[in-house]
Amino acid sequence: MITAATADAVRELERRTMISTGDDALMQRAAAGLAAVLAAELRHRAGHLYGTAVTLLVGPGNNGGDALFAGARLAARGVAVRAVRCLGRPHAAGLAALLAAGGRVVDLPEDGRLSGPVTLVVDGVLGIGGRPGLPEPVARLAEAVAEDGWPLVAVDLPSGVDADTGAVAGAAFCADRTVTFGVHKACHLLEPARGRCGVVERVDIGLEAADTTAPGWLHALEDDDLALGWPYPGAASDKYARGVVGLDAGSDQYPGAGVLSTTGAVHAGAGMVRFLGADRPAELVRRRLPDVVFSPGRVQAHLLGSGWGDRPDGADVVAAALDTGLPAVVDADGLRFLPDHLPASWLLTPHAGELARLLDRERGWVEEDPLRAVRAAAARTGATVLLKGASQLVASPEHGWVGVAVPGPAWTARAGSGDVLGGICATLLAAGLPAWRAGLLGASVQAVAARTHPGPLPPHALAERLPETVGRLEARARALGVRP
Ligand SMILES: NC(=O)C1=CN([C@@H]2O[C@H](COP(=O)(O)OP(=O)(O)OC[C@H]3O[C@@H](n4cnc5c(N)ncnc54)[C@H](O)[C@@H]3O)[C@@H](O)[C@H]2O)[C@@H](O)CC1
Ligand SMILES: [K+]
Repeated sequence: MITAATADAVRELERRTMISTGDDALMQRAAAGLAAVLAAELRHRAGHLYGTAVTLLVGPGNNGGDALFAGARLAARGVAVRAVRCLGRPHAAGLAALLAAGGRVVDLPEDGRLSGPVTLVVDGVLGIGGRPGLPEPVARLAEAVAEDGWPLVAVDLPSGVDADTGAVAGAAFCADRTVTFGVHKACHLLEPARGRCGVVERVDIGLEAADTTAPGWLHALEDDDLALGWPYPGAASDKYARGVVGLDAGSDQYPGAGVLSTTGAVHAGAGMVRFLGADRPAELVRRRLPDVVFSPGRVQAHLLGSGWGDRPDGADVVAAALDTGLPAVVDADGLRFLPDHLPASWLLTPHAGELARLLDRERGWVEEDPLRAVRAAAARTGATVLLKGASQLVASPEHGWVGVAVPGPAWTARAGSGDVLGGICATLLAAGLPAWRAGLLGASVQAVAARTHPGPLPPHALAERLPETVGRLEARARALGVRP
């Protein structure tokens, strides 16, 4: 699990730590860690440290201070270090340390272009105190660094990205590597900023322990969390232990959604799937998935809504499912028929447009800050919410933190993927998992199944790869010492 925080949560943690360490200690620890990573990178690129050249791009805040103190450490070891003043006045003590160690400082050229020789460029322009975007000529510089192909290490985060939302609204740097301090920042986990961070390395700076379940914190699943959290059936598991899914998806207008949801549920390992939807999808399901049953009976979780279209009895179907007291996944068109209050055991799976409609907002409002949007949806409905998209986020009304699923390749974002995902999540609910966990594991297993395939697959083919993916996860869980 990767734990990340928004800027406010980080600042609070730093403030509490500095009470015991004093003001300077954290920056010195950050600079020492940064210098070690930079030295390793220089050795990796040049084979040695002495005689390599580092250009520090420094802004007016502590982010530039980190870069300058790290630069001073490198200069003391024979690296030619040049600081380029990019915005305002650089951190005074950091600059003094660099100059004392033999480094030099220059102004940013008007055309924003760096001259060589440069072994490595370090982005210390803005950190968590940065407003998103970059003013000229720094914006031009960011573009030129990318165009000229200079290797770039970002201090804490690539300057220009929004540290809290992951948005990249204007100019921003694009790093090969990002060195962060204490805890990851939200932008390291959230697209599109995540794609600009490169490899993220966290340096320990001795921050106090924090309550990471509070609002402002994110927890991102990694492959091993998925392997350890998946509900593998044991030798004694019958169909009820594995879970029976009652599925009402698709319509005569959109029958394919019913097939895809059912395929997702079956291949995620449901003990049994009852298809309780319209006739046309039922006919297709009968032909393709002979192990599905079509009579009503005992179920342990519902799946409603995918491919319903304009269903006149949608509200009644949702209300009837609510009356059973069982957990449910509500997807797509089903989201238009929600009552005011839902239990946290219900998992809503909107994409950005559907979430916007749910909150009477514009889609852009969701996209500019998905974290805010997913939390607002959980608070408004009382349900657990999985927001689908480039980064898949899960918020629950029962806790403040937000979960982030394992990221998958971009090609999984296509029509039908969401239907399959609904089926997977319903299977996990039926197996007894809490809704937040079902949402995180469901989105993650789909991403991992996609990632382990060399090229794009249509959603139904991806669903058919799930058993193999779960098999690999189970083997990994055993290797980690867990006997499912
Ligand atoms: N607070 C601490 O104890 C620690 C902070 N550290 C570093 O400090 C960073 C945060 O430092 P700061 O709070 O000084 O913030 P920044 O270094 O991000 O810079 C903030 C300054 O930049 C200006 N600014 C922000 N956005 C701008 C924009 N778009 N255009 C022009 N000027 C802009 C602000 O007016 C402010 O003066 C972290 O990211 C991290 O790198 C580390 O040294 C670890 C310890
Ligand atoms: K930076």
